[in-house]
Amino acid sequence: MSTPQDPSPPDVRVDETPPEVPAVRRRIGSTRVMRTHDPEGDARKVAVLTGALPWLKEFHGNVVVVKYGGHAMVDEECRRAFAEDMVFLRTCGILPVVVHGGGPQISEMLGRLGIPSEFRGGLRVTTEETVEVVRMVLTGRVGPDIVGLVNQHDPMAVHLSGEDGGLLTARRTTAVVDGEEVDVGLVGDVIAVDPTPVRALLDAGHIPVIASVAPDADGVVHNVNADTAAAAVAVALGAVKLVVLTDVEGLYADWPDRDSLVQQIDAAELADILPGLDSGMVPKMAACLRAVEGGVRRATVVDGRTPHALLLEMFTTEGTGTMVVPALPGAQPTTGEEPA
Ligand SMILES: Nc1ncnc2c1ncn2[C@@H]1O[C@H](COP(=O)(O)OP(=O)(O)O)[C@@H](O)[C@H]1O
Ligand SMILES: CC(=O)N[C@@H](CCC(=O)OP(=O)(O)O)C(=O)O
Repeated sequence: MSTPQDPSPPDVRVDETPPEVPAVRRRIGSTRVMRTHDPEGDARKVAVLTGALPWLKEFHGNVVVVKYGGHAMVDEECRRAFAEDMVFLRTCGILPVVVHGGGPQISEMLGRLGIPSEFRGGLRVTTEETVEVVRMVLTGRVGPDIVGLVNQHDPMAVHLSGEDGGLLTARRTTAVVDGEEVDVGLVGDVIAVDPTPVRALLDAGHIPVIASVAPDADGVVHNVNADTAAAAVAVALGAVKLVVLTDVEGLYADWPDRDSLVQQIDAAELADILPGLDSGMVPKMAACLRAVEGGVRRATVVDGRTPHALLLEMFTTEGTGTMVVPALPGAQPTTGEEPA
């Protein structure tokens, strides 16, 4: 259990979700009245607020990279909650950097243009024609939509792509399918990050929102998986945390067995199971691994279909989703039980 007196937040997750707080307030005309005093409810609210204090201290002044996946952007309530969360973090003195995807939105546009979508090992098979659509959808629609939502609260968000200011440099990569390397066309891995443009935006009080397209050393634009881009950005910025918002509760050790949700896993264990994961999860978990191996203290996969899942993840001891931590000697993955 964490208290504000703790010097630092605990390393492992514990379940201590408080019960629902009953509604006790109502209005008569313009006058607000309370039916009854609710000391228990008030105590719970105070516990939530004070419980957040060690986490606020941990994250204050530090970069947190948030990967916002296309599947997590579909529901309007969740989109608004996401925008609120970004403004909440920035207002608390935390430095959120958003790296966004838009896979379903790209597929939809390709479909409208009569171009089929094909994925190998979790990566989109990308032709010259495809990369133009990817660039158009991410930098022309998905990115500006996110910026618009955040800026309805406070004009903090600024969009940029991996092409801007030399931010990302890509190198053509392959997918791995059944242990074999497979050509997927103009798909890039990130081989260099120049954080200067992002740092400049952060220093000016902005929330950078980054699209995952990047030129290679010859200026040829590549389609980069957004999880991969987020991990590279998190490492380059020295982020304390990477949060990946997706459309599933976290990593299931035995997918799709819903009783096998992994609460916490260390980098060594993740590296072991990575080759056996289903394709959608491969770039995501590889990105979490890359982040923690690159010095990011925590990488977490969170269900973006739950409004404010990000706040729950960041400011409560029990958190949500699956947390990847640096290699702990002798540790086993945790599936719902508190480690001894
Ligand atoms: N072991 C697993 N644990 C959780 N989800 C998995 C697993 N294996 C495959 N998946 C699938 O991966 C999907 C997430 O990947 P993806 O659709 O690429 O997400 P995003 O669009 O957020 O990047 C989940 O919705 C789920 O269907
Ligand atoms: C190479 C590759 O697969 N690129 C992804 C880029 C967008 C992305 O990653 O979007 P999500 O985060 O929503 O999945 C794609 O073309 O779909």
